[in-house]
Amino acid sequence: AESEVNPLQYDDVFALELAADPQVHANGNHVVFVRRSMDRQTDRMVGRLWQVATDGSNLRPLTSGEGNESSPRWSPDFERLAYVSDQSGSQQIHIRWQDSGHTSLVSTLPFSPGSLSWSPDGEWFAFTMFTPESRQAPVQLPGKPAGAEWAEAPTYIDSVQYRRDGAGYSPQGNSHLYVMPVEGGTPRQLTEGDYDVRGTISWSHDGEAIYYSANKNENPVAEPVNSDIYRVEVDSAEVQRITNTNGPASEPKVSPGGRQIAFVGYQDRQLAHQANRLYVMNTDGSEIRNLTEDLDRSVSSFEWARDGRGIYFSYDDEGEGHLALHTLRGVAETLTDGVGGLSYSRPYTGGQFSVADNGKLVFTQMASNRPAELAFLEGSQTRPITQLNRDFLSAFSVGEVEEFWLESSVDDTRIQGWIMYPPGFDESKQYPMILEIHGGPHAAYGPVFAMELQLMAAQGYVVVYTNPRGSTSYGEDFANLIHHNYPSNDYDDLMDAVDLVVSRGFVDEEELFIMGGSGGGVLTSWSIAHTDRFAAAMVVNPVINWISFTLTADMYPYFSQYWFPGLPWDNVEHYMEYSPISHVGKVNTPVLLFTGESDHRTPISETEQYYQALKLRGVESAMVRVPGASHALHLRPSNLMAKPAYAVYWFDRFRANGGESN
Ligand SMILES: CSCC[C@H](NC=O)C(=O)N[C@@H](CC(C)C)C(=O)N[C@@H](Cc1ccccc1)C(=O)O
Repeated sequence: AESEVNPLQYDDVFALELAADPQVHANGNHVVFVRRSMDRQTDRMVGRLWQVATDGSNLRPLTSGEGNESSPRWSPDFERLAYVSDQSGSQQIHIRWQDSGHTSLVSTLPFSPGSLSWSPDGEWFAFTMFTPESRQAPVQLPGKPAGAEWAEAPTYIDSVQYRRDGAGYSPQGNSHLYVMPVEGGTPRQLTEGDYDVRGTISWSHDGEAIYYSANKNENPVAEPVNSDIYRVEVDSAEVQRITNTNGPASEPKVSPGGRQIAFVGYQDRQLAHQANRLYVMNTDGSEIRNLTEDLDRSVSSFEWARDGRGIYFSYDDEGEGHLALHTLRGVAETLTDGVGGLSYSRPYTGGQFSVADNGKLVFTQMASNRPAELAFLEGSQTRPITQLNRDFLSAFSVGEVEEFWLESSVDDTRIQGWIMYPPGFDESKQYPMILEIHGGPHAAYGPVFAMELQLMAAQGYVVVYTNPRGSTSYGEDFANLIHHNYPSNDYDDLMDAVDLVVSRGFVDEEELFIMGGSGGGVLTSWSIAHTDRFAAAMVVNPVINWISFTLTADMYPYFSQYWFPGLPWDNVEHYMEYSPISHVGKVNTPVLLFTGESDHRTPISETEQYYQALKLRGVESAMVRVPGASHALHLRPSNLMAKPAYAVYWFDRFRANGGESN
C-alpha cells in the first residue's frame, strides 16, 4: 500500500557505499577492496581498505582509516599489501604487513604515484608520476619589492594539452616511469621525453625490465589515439620499442611464464567508435594475435590466468558487464554477467574483477537497486560477498527498473531501454515522465543503480532511459550509425522510447520532460528543437556549437579528427548543421541549464551560448552554475543531490498542476 512507501531523500546521497578495486588473495579465500563512502564533512567520496573472506564472513578494516586510500596491490608472496594514501597530507605509497597488521609510509614523492606495481622479487616498486619540466619564463621582469603585493605573474603556455577536465590547467611536464626500493628511498626515473607513460605497467618475468605504453609519435596532435608498447631496462634505462601498430596498443601485461604479453588496442580506422581488442604477442613484439576479433565488443579489462593458458577479460554486452575466459588455443567462454555497479550517479556500465590462482573470481556486481557490491564466482556459481548498502537501502523503497526493447521507426534497428518506476507505482494512475539521456555518445546505460534517477523517481516521476544508436555494447556498426552523423536518428530512437512508454497508459502526455548530460545535453537541446512534446527540459553540461567546442575542449586533437570529416574551418557547414545552436530558433520548450564552472570537457561557454540564445529568443530559461565542478558533476555528494533537486524543481513548475500532487 502507498502508505508504506518510504522514498529516498536527497540527503541519502551521503549513505551510499561502494565496493571497488577488489584484489583477491592467490588462494581465493579472501579479498582486499576499497570501501568507498561519502564523507559529509568534506563533501567527498573517500576510500578505505577493507578485507573480507570470499564467503562473506570476517569483514574488517585493514587500516586506521585516517586517509583516503586507493590502489591496494598484493606483494608477489601475498605477505604485504602496498597502497596509496593521503594520510600524511599528500598521496604516498604505504605498506601493510599482513601478519602483524603494521602499516608504514614508505615514500615522500613530490607528486601522486600511479599504476603501482611490485617487482617479481618483491623488492622494488614501479610507478608512474608527473614529472615537471623545469623551464624559465620566456620574459625576465624586474622582481617585486619585499612585502609588495603584485599581481600573480602571467602564465606562458605552448603545450598542446594545457588543461584537462578534472585536473585543471596543467603545469608543463609529463607522466614518467619510476622505480623505488619497497622499503623506501630515492625514486629513479626510467623514462624521459615529451610523452606520457599511461595505464598499466608490467614487469618482465626476471624483473630486469618494465613494459609500458606511450604515444611517442612525432606529431601526437595528428595521431591522438596512436600508442605503442615499449620495454625499458631497469638498470640501464635503455628503451626498446616492442610494437609498431596503427592505433592504440596499451595496458601491457606479461604472462605468468614471462614469454608473452597481452595488451588491448585496435587498428585505427578513424571511426568515432572502435572496440578495444585483446591481443597476445611474444615479448619481442613478434606474432601478434587478435584473440577477440570475432567478439565485436570492447574489452574493458583483463588478467592472465595463473597457469598462463588463458586470459580472463570483461566486456559490456547490451548494457551489462560480462566476464569471459579466452584460452590461448582460441576457445572463449563467457563465465558470468552482472559485472558493473561502479557508476552510482547515472546508470553507466563499468565494473572490475580479480582472479585467484585457482580461477575463482571476485567482481563488482551491478544491480538496479543498489550500488556495486562484491560477488564471488566459482565455476558457474555466483554468490554475494558484501552487503554494504543493506543497512541503508533496506529501509527505503527504491524505484524498480524494467527493461524494454523496441524496433526503430526509421529502420529495423532494435533499441534497448529501461523504465524506472516511482516507489509505490500504481499502473492505474497517470505519472509525469522524464526521459534521461546518456552521454558519450559512445557509452552505455544498463540496469545499474543510479542515485540521480532514483531521487527523481522518489519524487513521483517515471524515469525512462535508453541506449539509442551510437551507444556501445551492441557492436561497432551500431555505435558508428552516428559516425559523422551526430545527432541524427538517435533522436528518433529516443522519441520511439517515449512513444512506447506513453502507449503503456500510465504516463500523462502533458507531463513529459527531457534531460541529459554532456552528449545527453546535446541530444536534449537537439530534441527540443525538433519537437514541442516536452513540457520542460534540463540541459546538463552540453555541447551547443561543435566549432567552439572543438576549439575549447580538452581533447580537441581527438574530437576534430574522429568525430568530424575534417577541421572546423574547412567544414563549417557540417559542424553547424549538427550544432544545436543552429536550431535554437525552433525551441519553445522551457530550459534549465546546469554545468560545472571548471568543466574543461564541455566548457561552460557552451552553456552560456545556449542560455544567451534562449534569452534573446524569449524562451523561458535559467542557468545553474556549479562552482569548482568539472565534467564529472556527481563527484561532490552535494552536487549529486543538487542536480536531481533542480530537475524536479524545474519540471514541477511546468507540470499541468504545477506539481501540486507531490
Ligand atoms: C574517446 S571519446 C571521449 C569523450 C568522452 N567519452 C566518454 O564517455 C566524453 O567526455 N564524452 C562526453 C561528451 C562529449 C565531450 C561531447 C560525454 O557525454 N560524457 C559522458 C560520460 C562521462 C561521464 C563522466 C566523466 C566523463 C565522461 C557524460 O558526461 O555523461
